Parts: sequence; structure tokens; C-alpha cells
Amino acid sequence: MAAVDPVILGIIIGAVVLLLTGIGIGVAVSRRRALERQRRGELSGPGGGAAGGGRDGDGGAVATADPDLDPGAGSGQVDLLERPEAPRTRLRRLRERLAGHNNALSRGLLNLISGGTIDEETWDDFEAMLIASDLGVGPTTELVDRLRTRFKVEGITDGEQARRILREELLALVDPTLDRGLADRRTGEDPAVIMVVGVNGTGKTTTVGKLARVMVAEDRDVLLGAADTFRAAAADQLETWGSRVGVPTVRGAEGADPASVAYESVKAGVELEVDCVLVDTAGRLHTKTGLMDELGKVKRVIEKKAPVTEVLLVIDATTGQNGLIQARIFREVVNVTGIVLTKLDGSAKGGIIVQVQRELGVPVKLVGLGEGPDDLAPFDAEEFVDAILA
Ligand SMILES: Nc1nc2c(ncn2[C@@H]2O[C@H](COP(=O)(O)OP(=O)(O)OP(=O)(O)O)[C@@H](O)[C@H]2O)c(=O)[nH]1
Repeated sequence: MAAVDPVILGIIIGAVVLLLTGIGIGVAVSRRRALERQRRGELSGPGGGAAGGGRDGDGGAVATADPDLDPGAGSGQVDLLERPEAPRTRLRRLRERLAGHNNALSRGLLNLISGGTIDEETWDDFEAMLIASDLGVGPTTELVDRLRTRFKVEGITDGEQARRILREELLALVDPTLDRGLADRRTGEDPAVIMVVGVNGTGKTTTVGKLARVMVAEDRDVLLGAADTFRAAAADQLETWGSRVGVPTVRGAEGADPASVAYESVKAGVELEVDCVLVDTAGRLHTKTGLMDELGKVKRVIEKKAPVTEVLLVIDATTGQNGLIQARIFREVVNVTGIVLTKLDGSAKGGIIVQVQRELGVPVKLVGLGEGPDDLAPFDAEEFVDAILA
């Protein structure tokens, strides 16, 4: 066989590399397309197909668990992807966790109504319990006043009747009329874009990962943007969440400009025609002006490509009143449209839900009730109140 000129060989290899890197975004298929292709029998078995990932511009690289692209991400079969739990059963399943940590409150409520006549001391204890749950002084006073009046006017002596009234009044505080739906649908040519923000360690990355699972369970096509370029492990963590359910992740180098990675994520989402792009951002103290300005910039840069349809602020329920202060400041910078309250499983402080909603007019849309992959649930006022009263 004739020897190939090393210069020509170099040119050929260079051209192939250029071609492969240049079409990185193009070859990265989303979960829905992967499943469609699987149905048509186009996907190869374990290890088959092209190498995964690729770069798009200078912002981010797409990594995907699509077995056709990234054999290392699994055994190469789409049907090995996890099937997340459907959202509608989640809060019901997690009810015991919610009830468990709110036992003191529910016991207090039941004590209150079990004795027939309620003395001043019992009312005081009950009030203290509500304040301790972070309901806040205003809503607590309002609730106790309403209960006292109704018990008197309606002549409540029976425990069941009293329980019904308690349920009604608690439900009114939590407000079942608020629109808690996520803006996670495509509009025209654009995917929905959800930015997830909050202070350090509240559970943002975990929430993005869990939320991707909620959407996958609803058959949505999702793409993750790892714009937390500050914490080295955050992009890996996010990519792992995504790969378990076949959702691609766009990431940049450690320390890269978060706005650029966020932009590239949305650009990839537009090109891949996904339903929704979920953008994780770095934790930042609400008191640090520079970091808050950076967050504003991330949002503005994304919006050069597509509108941000939802900004979810993640609040750790165990941080109590501080969550309210955070919410006020984040709202000013990025117009928060929904709250995710995490770590409610380890806290009897669900009362913060009422305070945040009242003060900011922003509904709690999701609650985190554990570290398991499906321990994030759409918030439902009735299920929540029933869990407290369980
Ligand atoms: N118990 C419990 N733990 C949670 C919940 N949500 C998140 N966590 C845990 O909180 C810790 C922090 O979560 P991350 O998602 O890394 O937090 P983050 O906000 O992205 O962190 P930074 O990027 O450093 O700001 C992890 O150990 C999570 O498992 C929840 O609802 N319940």
C-alpha cells in the first residue's frame, strides 16, 4: 500500500476534528428525539454511535447521556434511563414527612379543639406555636382572631366542626387561588427559560436536577444550563442529574462567564427545539451588590436570545425569617416569579410560605421534601394543609 503523505494526513485529520467539533450542537439530540429514534429502531445498541459532546461557540459544551452520542454515560440504551415519578403523586407520598415535622403544630391544633372550652393559656400556646412555625406575627394574629370569632359565633363544641374551621382558615392563609403553574411551555420559536437563583447552599442545583425529572415525567423536552461556574463540582453535579434521565447539559469551563454559559444554553435550547431550558446559577449572598449585579446581567444576556419565562428563587425553609429578606432583594434584581421552598422535610417552619407569598405576592410553586431524586413536588395548598392537620 502506498504511504500517505504526512502533510495530507494531517490536513485530513484536522478537517475531521473541525467537522466533529463544529457540529457539536447539531449532533446532540434531546431526550424526545432520542426516544423517537429509538422507537423507529434507529438507535444502535451499547457503545454504538458517534462520540458525545461538542463545543458551540466559546460559551459551553453540550454533554448528553444520549447513548448514540456519549457511550460513557450509560450502557448505551435509552430504555435504561430512569423513569421519574409523576408530579401529581409526589406531595401525597411526601405527606408523612411534612406531617412528621409539624407534629407540634398539629398536636397544638388538636389540643386546642379537644377540650370543649378553650382558655386563654391554650390560645397563647397556640399563638406561640404558630409564630415558631415562621407564620409571622401578622398572619398569626389574624388567624387566631378569626378562629376565636368563628368558634364563638358558630358555637363550636364539637371537635370535627372545629377541625373543619381550622382547615378552612389555614387554607385561606396559604391561598389556594394563586396560580402556581410553571411557565415551562414553548412560545412560538422560543423554548421556555427558567432561571434558578438563590443564596449559597439552598439547594439550587439539586432543584434544577429534580425539576428536570418532573418535566421529563410529563414528557417535556428539557436542556440544562450549568451557569454556576463558581463552584467547581456544580456542573458535574448537574450533568449527572441530567444524564440519569437523558437530558443534555450545556456547561463552560470553571470560572467562565456565567452569562455566556447561560446564553449558550438557551441558544442550544433554541436550536434543539426543546420545550424548556433550566438554567442553574451560582449561589450568591443577597448582600453582595457585585454578585447581585452579575445575576441581573445573566438574565439580560439570556434575553438577547429568548425571554426568561420564569425566575425561581430557592429558599431553605430552615433559615426562617432570613428567607424573607433574601426574597425581597432577589425580587428587586431579577423579578422573581416563583418560590421553591427546600428542606421542608427537616423543618416545622412551613409558615414562611404564607409570609413570602403575602409580602412579595410571589407564589410558592415547588417544595423540596428530601434528598431523594423525586423528593421535589409541585406545591398544593390543600395537600399541604391536610398534611399539617394529619
Ligand atoms: N433534606 C433536604 N436536603 C436538600 C433538599 N434540597 C437540597 N438539599 C440538600 O442541600 C444541599 C445543597 O444542595 P445544592 O443543590 O448543592 O445547593 P446549591 O444551592 O446549588 O449550592 P451552591 O451552588 O453552593 O449555592 C445538598 O446536600 C442537597 O442534597 C431538600 O428538600 N431536603
